[in-house]
Amino acid sequence: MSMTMSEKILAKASNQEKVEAGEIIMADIDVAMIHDLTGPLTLQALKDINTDKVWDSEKIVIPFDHQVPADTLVAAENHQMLREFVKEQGIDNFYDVYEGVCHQVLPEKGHVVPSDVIVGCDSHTCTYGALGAFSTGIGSTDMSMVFATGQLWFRVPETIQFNINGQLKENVTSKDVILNIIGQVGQDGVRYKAAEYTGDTIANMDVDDRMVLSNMAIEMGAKTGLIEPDQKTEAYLKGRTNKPYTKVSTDADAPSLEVIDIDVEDLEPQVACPNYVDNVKPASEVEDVEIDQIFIGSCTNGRINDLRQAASVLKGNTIKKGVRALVIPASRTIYQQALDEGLIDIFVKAGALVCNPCCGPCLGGHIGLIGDGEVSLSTSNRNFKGRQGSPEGSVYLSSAIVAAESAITGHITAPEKK
Ligand SMILES: CC(C)[C@H](C(=O)O)[C@@H](O)C(=O)O
Ligand code: SF4
Repeated sequence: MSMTMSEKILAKASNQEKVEAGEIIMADIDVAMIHDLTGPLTLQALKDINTDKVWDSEKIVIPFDHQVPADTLVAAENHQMLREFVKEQGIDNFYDVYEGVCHQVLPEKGHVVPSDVIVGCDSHTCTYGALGAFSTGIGSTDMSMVFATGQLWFRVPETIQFNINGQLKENVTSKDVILNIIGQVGQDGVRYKAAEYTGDTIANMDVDDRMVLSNMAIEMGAKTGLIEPDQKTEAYLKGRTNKPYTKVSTDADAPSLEVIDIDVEDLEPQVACPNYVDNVKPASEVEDVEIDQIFIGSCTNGRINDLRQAASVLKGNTIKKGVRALVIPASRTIYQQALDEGLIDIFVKAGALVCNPCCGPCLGGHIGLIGDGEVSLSTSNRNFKGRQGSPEGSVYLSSAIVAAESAITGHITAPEKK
């Protein structure tokens, strides 16, 4: 029978020949992730079900990223609690405060391979779909069941495949592609379905850029955001992991498949305006918006490509007086790479503040918050009311190129047409 990628992966994970969209299945979990914010809740839930030992310590990954280094006593105590848990359970895949944002660290350190079923206590766990894994965010109570049994139930999702074609213009990135798609389908346009990205635009993108698309699948309600593994996937995995894996693809005649064609040939840089991710406009239409802060970073756009793009804009330029520019590499490895390539030097000379790898102001709980009436232009993925601090502040979302251009001028700025 013809099946989608999701159906094939979930069939294998539930030891069946075939599954169909709508079916409820019990899947074996390959990787389970908790971090410093959601981990403590999972440990509490695990206590509530009287479980002392996790099902498989090798399949659990714990990065600290949201509040690192600890900025409050509560955060410090949560970190302590999790460090003790890691010791007591013999969890080797533990990344303390210095390693980076979970959704960069897991792929980077080789924990993600195609056709894995991965769950994480974080909504952007869908990022790993870029490597062909069925990965999704779950709550901490569900995670306690995974920790106890190694399994979780799923409703097999239908699939919406975005068939994306066309050559992107020079200053247009995968962030612009996904913002444009979300603007078209809306924030619940793919609710509880699997998003899939195919087409020649995707084939030409490297894995870092593909992760931006998969990362933001949740912003249109999708359960996961899959990309069929290819040679670029294999090149990314090489040297990172020895885990065996299988590759699957979607059959064109799978009954639960819907295809939406997207042409990006003429796409311009995009911006999501407050307070919804689907309130998307071309950057050129919101150039009158003055900004107080830019944030280049997060699990969406804190990767080396983003830092290179931002540095090429900022090189030899100065950040406008009155604008705070925060640059936060998504991981220690990326930080090191940016240092080696001279990018950090460019940022510091331009007047940016380079912070340690972490989520930063992305969810408004740690560093770099904005106050009443302030405007942030951010390369992250959410601009809900209050997301980066004050509910009276506003958050716009863009690529690193638009953010860097805007840091120089002090207002949202579309890069020059090339
Ligand atoms: C803290 C965590 C539960 C949350 C999420 O699940 O997404 C955060 O990472 C976010 O981006 O809002
Ligand atoms: S960078 Fe932002 S979106 Fe990503 S995990 Fe951290 S808080 Fe969530």
